Parts: sequence; structure tokens; C-alpha cells
Amino acid sequence: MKLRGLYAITDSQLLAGKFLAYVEAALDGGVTLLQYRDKSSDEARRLREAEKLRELCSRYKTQLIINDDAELAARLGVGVHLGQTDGPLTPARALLGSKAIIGATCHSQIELAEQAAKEGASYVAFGRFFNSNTKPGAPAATLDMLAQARTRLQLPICVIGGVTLENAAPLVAHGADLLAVVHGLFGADSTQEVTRRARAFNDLLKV
Ligand SMILES: Cc1ncc(COP(=O)(O)OP(=O)(O)O)c(N)n1
Ligand SMILES: Cc1nc(C(=O)O)sc1CCOP(=O)(O)O
Ligand SMILES: [Mg+2]
Repeated sequence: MKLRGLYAITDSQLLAGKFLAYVEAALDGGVTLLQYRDKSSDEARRLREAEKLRELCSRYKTQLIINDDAELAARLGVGVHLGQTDGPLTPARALLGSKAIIGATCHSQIELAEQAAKEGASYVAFGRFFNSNTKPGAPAATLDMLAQARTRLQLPICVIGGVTLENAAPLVAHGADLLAVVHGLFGADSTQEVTRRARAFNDLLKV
């Protein structure tokens, strides 16, 4: 499967009180990957919420990705996204199997992406491209770096960090396959607006 489209990422604070309604609204508009990102240490809640998301994703034929936690991903039979300090890719690939989607954070370093490709990543993620409400301190990445990465890498490229409908077009023009978005998607006043945004992000990626 070609990984291209909207990559929706959940945020427990932003989605408090409307978690499943907003996620379903996004899925309704079209989501290629949905990442469950919860930085709390409440493991029971994480398992409960991830199970609900797996059910929703299966209904909408969307792939679920768990942030940070390869064991939870293995327990649910879904994919995982690992940052540079979240554990190595090779054992995660062995744990999850050859078909699982495994993503790797590469900040703005193409060498990290080449290494991730060798270790079995399914996609590589670069960022942060713009100011991010969700992760203001993430290291910055540039469009020039993205264009260079596109010429050097065969893997799908994901971009992240402050991505909105207003600023995403140049990212696509410079080689992005997956637009990873928290606020630019879920920071909306209604479920209808979430669905509209999801459709509009996907339109930007149609070739
Ligand atoms: C698609 C995607 N790209 C990058 C990240 C960031 O991962 P990481 O650097 O491990 O930071 P946290 O998200 O764990 O705070 C991501 N989650 N998803
Ligand atoms: C989780 C995350 N990682 C980033 C990185 O650059 O690695 S930026 C980021 C937050 C993305 O949320 P928003 O779309 O609200 O900016
Ligand atoms: Mg992480």
C-alpha cells in the first residue's frame, strides 16, 4: 500500500470531552494513518482508548499507529511510531512483523532517515516545519532539506509540526507524502469542520 494522504494525530488535552466524535469526523473526511498519541502514564486508559480507536479505524479502513509504545502496538496488532529516544527500530520490526507500519522521527537529518530505512522503517518523519502549539520545542526543519530528502529517499516522507491547510501546499510541492497534523485538523469548533479540513488536506495530496 502506498502511504500518501492525511496523517491525523490525537492529542488528549485538545480532544478532551470530544475524543471519539472528533476522531470519527476526521476518519469520515479520509485519513490514511491515525496516530494515537498520549504522553500520560495511565496505561489502563491508553489501552482502553487505543482499543476503541482500533475498532473505529477498522470500520473506516484506516491504519492505526501507536506513538512511542511498540509493546502496546504488538498487543493490538497495529503499527508504531518511534522517535529517536523511543527504542530501536530493528527489534520493533521483529516484534511487529514484516507487514506492520513503523514510522521513525528523523527531525531534519537525512542521515537518520537513511539509517531508519536500513532498519526497516515504513516511512520517515521530518519536522518541525512551522510553529507548533502541540510541541513548540521540537527542532526545526526546512523546505530545502525536504527537497533534498525527496531526491535521496525511496520511502514515503511524512512532514509534521504546525502544518495547516494554509501552509501545507509547499510541503507537498517539496516531496511530502503524508501530512501529520494535530491542531490544524482537530483545533476546530465542530465535527463538521474537522471533516471539511480532512477532505481539504487530502485534496492537497491528490496528484
Ligand atoms: C508522524 C510523527 N512524526 C514525528 C513524531 C514525533 O515523535 P517523537 O520525536 O518521538 O516525539 P513524541 O511525539 O513522542 O513527543 C510523531 N509522534 N509522529
Ligand atoms: C508530535 C510532534 N512532533 C514534532 C516533530 O517535529 O517531531 S512536531 C509535533 C506536534 C505536531 O502537532 P501540531 O500539528 O499541532 O503542530
Ligand atoms: Mg516519541
